[in-house]
Amino acid sequence: MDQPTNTTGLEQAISPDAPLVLALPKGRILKELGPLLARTGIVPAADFHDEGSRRLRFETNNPTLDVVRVRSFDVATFVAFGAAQIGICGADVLMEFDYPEIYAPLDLGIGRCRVSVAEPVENAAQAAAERARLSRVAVASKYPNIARRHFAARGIQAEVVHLNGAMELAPALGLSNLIVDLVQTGSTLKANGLAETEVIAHVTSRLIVNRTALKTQPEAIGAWLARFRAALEAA
Ligand SMILES: Nc1ncnc2c1ncn2[C@@H]1O[C@H](COP(=O)(O)OP(=O)(O)OP(=O)(O)O)[C@@H](O)[C@H]1O
Ligand SMILES: O=P(O)(O)OC[C@H]1O[C@H](OP(=O)(O)OP(=O)(O)O)[C@H](O)[C@@H]1O
Repeated sequence: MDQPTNTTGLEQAISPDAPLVLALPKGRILKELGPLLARTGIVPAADFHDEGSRRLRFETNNPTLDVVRVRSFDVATFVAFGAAQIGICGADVLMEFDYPEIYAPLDLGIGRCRVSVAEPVENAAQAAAERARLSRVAVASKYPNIARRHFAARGIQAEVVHLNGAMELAPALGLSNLIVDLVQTGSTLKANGLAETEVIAHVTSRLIVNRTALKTQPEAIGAWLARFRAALEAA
């Protein structure tokens, strides 16, 4: 896996007076984030909420902060490499990448779900006992590292089929024995004949910061952390 470094020299292209960049995930977390963002006093330019807008970077009502709108998985990468100093993403994404450059000081209490193992309902009852006798399983997942680590800890080698969505189809179509995916209400699993057999981790969204940026700009970043903390306490 690529690891972030601060030795590319690219950061010299960015003025020290440039606004801080807050990376926000488009999609479901952004919808839940609205009230919290409002309580922090961050108001992005009007077209930020316009899904038809092709713009990706937006100024805010505060000239020292811009926001960028990226995919949830990419928030962690933008922050780990210092392209954004602050971000918001699910703990699932942090677990998957395990970037040492990311510090995740605040649990925002939104985007609540879990990363779980699921398998066809007809196998689920005997699945755990049977799997204990297996040395390999085929797993479809958007989370190859989480899946491999989870099964490796049980002495099972996981061959991961990396999908970006619709993994619920994989067992019935012979692509895998089981899946590792996010579950909230369980309705997606149920609609596809699957049952949740193990919870790997409980997930909420986190405020994340780049550790180097926090060392070099402690006042500016610390002030935004304090604003998010106060906004959470006011909820
Ligand atoms: N069903 C769910 N309930 C609650 N939170 C969820 C659920 N599914 C995903 N999340 C959280 O939201 C984050 C983004 O979800 P997801 O990966 O489905 O992206 P998306 O909003 O569909 O956008 P995209 O896949 O296009 O980047 C996940 O990383 C997870 O933390
Ligand atoms: O337990 P549930 O409440 O049914 O939620 C679980 C579903 O939510 C997520 O998908 P999402 O709706 O984000 O679709 P996508 O990942 O395919 O875009 C996840 O990948 C599951 O498919």
